[in-house]
Amino acid sequence: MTTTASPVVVAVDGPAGSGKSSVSRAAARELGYDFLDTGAAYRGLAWHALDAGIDLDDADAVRGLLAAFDYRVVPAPGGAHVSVGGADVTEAIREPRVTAVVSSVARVPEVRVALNDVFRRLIRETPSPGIVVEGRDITTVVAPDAQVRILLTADEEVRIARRAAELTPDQAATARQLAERDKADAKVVDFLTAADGVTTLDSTHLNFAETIQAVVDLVHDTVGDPTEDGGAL
Ligand SMILES: Nc1ncnc2c1ncn2[C@@H]1O[C@H](COP(=O)(O)OP(=O)(O)O)[C@@H](O)[C@H]1O
Ligand SMILES: Nc1ccn([C@@H]2O[C@H](COP(=O)(O)OP(=O)(O)O)[C@@H](O)[C@H]2O)c(=O)n1
Repeated sequence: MTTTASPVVVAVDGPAGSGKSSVSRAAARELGYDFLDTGAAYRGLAWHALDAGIDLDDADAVRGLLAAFDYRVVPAPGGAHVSVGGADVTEAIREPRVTAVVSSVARVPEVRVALNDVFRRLIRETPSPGIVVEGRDITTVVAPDAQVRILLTADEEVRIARRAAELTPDQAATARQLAERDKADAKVVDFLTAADGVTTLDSTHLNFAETIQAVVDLVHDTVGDPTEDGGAL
């Protein structure tokens, strides 16, 4: 038996608060797959830009950070840790000051090309039989040949309510920020309509467990369920 087969790639895109990272992480665990949160790398670069004190609107200055951008994902039992230049930024990249500027680095084309190379390497090098990769342009740009391609959506009010429940007591501010970030991001990549061959999964009326199950079912329908007779063992 050979173990050198390419990993099964499950690509998940969608707007902020649709459940991409939490659902993808849980589905990956259930499938025994690896998990890659591509937004964390964009956040890592935004953190790095703030740390370096550069003007986020200066695309040349942002481009200038790429050559020395040392981004690492270190697997850990409670969830992967991410580091930039040796500093553990797992928590820091979730801070509102980073969220507020991440779209500015994500809109620079050279940033996207450089990070896409990193993502494709991480996908290739996964030691797992599969990997769930989530972001905005995974189904269309990073891994258009993924075996399973999902656009995870939910109505905006529901996404805002989910985000507000976890983040901040100021629902109005959360709503404004989420809508503004989606608007800025949507100018760069279209993650609001499913490309050809991409399955739309609308979680507006699904609870968390039901959404995870829908992803797992889609994977099993496509690549088989190894726990069933005749599965790919
Ligand atoms: N189907 C669902 N039902 C209820 N809550 C959900 C559902 N999907 C995700 N959530 C919750 O919504 C919040 C936002 O999810 P998250 O994974 O951070 O979204 P994204 O990565 O798309 O921004 C999290 O608190 C998550 O637990
Ligand atoms: N594949 C990706 C992933 C994230 N991003 C950018 O990175 C930011 C943070 O992504 P994220 O997935 O952590 O954001 P949330 O949807 O979890 O709030 C997004 O707002 C985009 O600007 C991107 O441009 N392309």
